[in-house]
Parts: sequence; C-alpha cells; structure tokens
Amino acid sequence: MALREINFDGIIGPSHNYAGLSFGNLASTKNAGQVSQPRAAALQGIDKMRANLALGLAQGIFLPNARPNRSWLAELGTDYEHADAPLAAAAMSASSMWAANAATVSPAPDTSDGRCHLTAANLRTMPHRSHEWPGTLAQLKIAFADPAHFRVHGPVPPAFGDEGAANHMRVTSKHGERGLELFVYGVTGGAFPARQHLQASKAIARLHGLDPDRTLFVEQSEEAIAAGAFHNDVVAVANENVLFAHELAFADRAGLVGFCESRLPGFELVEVPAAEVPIGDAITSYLFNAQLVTPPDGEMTLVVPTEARETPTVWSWIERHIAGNGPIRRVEVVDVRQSMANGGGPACLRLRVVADPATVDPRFIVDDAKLDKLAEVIRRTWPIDIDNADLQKPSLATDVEAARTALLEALDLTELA
Ligand SMILES: NCCC[C@H](NC(=O)CCC(=O)O)C(=O)O
Repeated sequence: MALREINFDGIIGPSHNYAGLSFGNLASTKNAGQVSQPRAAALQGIDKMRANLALGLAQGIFLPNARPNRSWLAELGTDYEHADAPLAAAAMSASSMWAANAATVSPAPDTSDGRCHLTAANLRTMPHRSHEWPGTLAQLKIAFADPAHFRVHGPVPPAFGDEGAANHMRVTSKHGERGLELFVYGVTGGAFPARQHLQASKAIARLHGLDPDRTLFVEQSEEAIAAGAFHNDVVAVANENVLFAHELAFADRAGLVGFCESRLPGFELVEVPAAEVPIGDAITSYLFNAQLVTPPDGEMTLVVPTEARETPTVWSWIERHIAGNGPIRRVEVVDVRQSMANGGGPACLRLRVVADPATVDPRFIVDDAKLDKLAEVIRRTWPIDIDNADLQKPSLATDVEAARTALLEALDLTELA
C-alpha cells in the first residue's frame, strides 16, 4: 500500500465572519467587526487546493459544519433570534475551516496496531470552537471508516484542552516511514490562554499507541504565546526530516533538538533567529504557518501566505535561504487573506493525514474537476459579504443553511445534514 501525505483542507463556510472571538489571536481581535466576504474567502481556499494539486500533492476536503448551530443554542436554553450577540456569533462561527484543529493524527507506521489513529480535538478553550467536534467527528468517521486502516477516537474529556494537529509535529525520514511525534503544549501565555494542555497530549499519545521512546512532549515558550502564538503552528512547522521553527518557539529548544538528533539520522533544524525575523513579524506574516511539503519532484516547498512576501524581514530571510544550501528549495505564495484576517494561514486550513488515498472515502478526496464543481456551488450560494451588525438576521441564517445543503448535495454527502 502506498502511504503518502494527504492535505485535507477545510472548505471555508458560508457563515465566515469577523466577530473577534479568539482572545490571544491578534488578527481575530484586530479585525473584529469588519465586513467579511465568505464567497471570496471560500474561493481563495479552493485556489490554494488547486495550487497543491499543481504541485502533484494529494488533496482532500472537510465540509463546513451546520451553522448556526441551533442544537447547541437549544442546549443553552435559547435560539438564534433571541441569543445575545456573543452567543449568536459563537453559534454562527465558520471556525471549522481551520482543519489543523480538527484532530491529531498518528500515521500507521507510528502506532502499536499499525493503523492510522485520529483523535477529534475538543477545542474547549474558546466557546465558539468548543461545539465544533461533533460535526468534525461525524466527518472523520465517514472519511476514515475503513477499520483495517484507521481508528477514529472521540475527543479527550474537556477537563484538558486539546486543539489538534496545530500543536503536533512529526519528523521522519519519509512520510511512510516510522516517525517521531512531537506534542507541543502550553503552560502559561502571559495574558493569553495556553490552549493545549499536557494531559490532553499525553492522553492522545496513549490512545494512539505511540512508542514512548519516540514521543516527546515539548513546552511552548511563554514568550511565543504572549507574542500571539496561540497555536504552535504559528511559530513552527515540520516536514519529513526538517523542523522549521522560530528561535523563540520552544521553552527547551536544546532538549527538543537533542531528542530528534539522537533518534532520526539526517534530522535538520532550520531555525530563524529573532535578530533576523522578530517574533512579531513571524506572527503577522505567518511565515511558519506555511505548508512545508515534499512534492513528487523531491524539492521541499514552503507554501506561504501573501503576507509573508509583504513583510520585508520575512521575505529577505526566505530569499536568502532559497539562494543558499538549505533544505527548503522552493517557495509558493497563496492568497488566503480572508482566513488570515481571523488568524488562519495556509497551515491552519489543512489537516495532514499520511495514508493510502485509496483507503479514504473518495467523497473527501478532490481533483481539479471536483474543485470546479465546488467553486460553482460557492459562486451560486455563498453570501458575498457579512456585516457583523446583521449576523442575527433570520434570512442570513437560512441563506447559510441553504448554501451548506447545496454543497452536501454536490458532494453526495447528505448524510451529514
Ligand atoms: N489555526 C487557526 C485558528 C484560528 C482561529 N480563529 C478564530 O476562531 C477567529 C474567529 C473569530 O474571531 O470570528 C482560532 O483562533 O482558533
């Protein structure tokens, strides 16, 4: 069986809006109250997937969850029209687009039973994200239903915060080989919450049957969280034998490097010093929230958002690295501005699963023709813009619901209705 990395992108949902819900996520706070453009946002996401396909990568999708989440509001004793504004915004959030927070994935070569394990993230720190997991879990159970190859777990109990793959990295000689799994957790983030708890990461490592000698729990530096790195994938990304990270990402950088060097021949740390790229620039540009990928031609490629090209310290660092002998050989620039304005870059929008694409439900795998079909549905049904002041208009809620229904029908996934 041919194991390869598949990037599953969250389709940006028809309710995409700027409600400023994520304290500690500087872009979310800064853009609170802006008018969003769901249709343009979703088409940006489709174009990013097209760029991945053009590189020769395998591409999958996850669907937006049902919004507004009327059953969640009912559990809270209210409904969409009567809920107070923050609750209505939480029920309407399109935050499931950030698929890096959908689940943590341990591919088959790393697990004791030889299956790929996925644990849905509880996302309990932020109210608007805490009700994502049932919709996510329903999709994971369909997409990865084959019990010979996959095991899907429900979220760890909400006593401990888990934000999924955004706080998990894997280094390996090749995707299909055994790897080292690195779980990054936060203890304190100054004024901001540390969203990933050590106990949640440890539970996932146990549930996935990982080898303790090949698993490391790495503390995120307080400085990084305080500077706006609400998830580790804002300051670090790994691909195969390369860990690309900012100098200030981890509390114990030396321990992490020593662990990887002693267990993975050829391990390489590509570290960006604060003197060359201040952590603030790394966070506004999302240099590390890039997709670091190995296309079939073997040229390791960094897929960065346009904001990286617009940040002089960051762009000159990239140009120097590519001109030198570093492991990253190519850079691709994608426009995901609508998502970026909520603090979600190219890496936030995708969940990586190492598996044989033939073992995944084909409705979750895309090619260019399927993306054309999705783009047609988006152009026809997604709202053009959403003004926060109108968030509770009943017609907006029904438009958003109709748009999702059209998508489910186009993908033959009406069982998710
Ligand atoms: N991995 C990227 C996640 C971004 C996400 N933003 C948000 O939820 C912003 C939503 C808003 O403010 O409307 C978050 O912070 O978890």
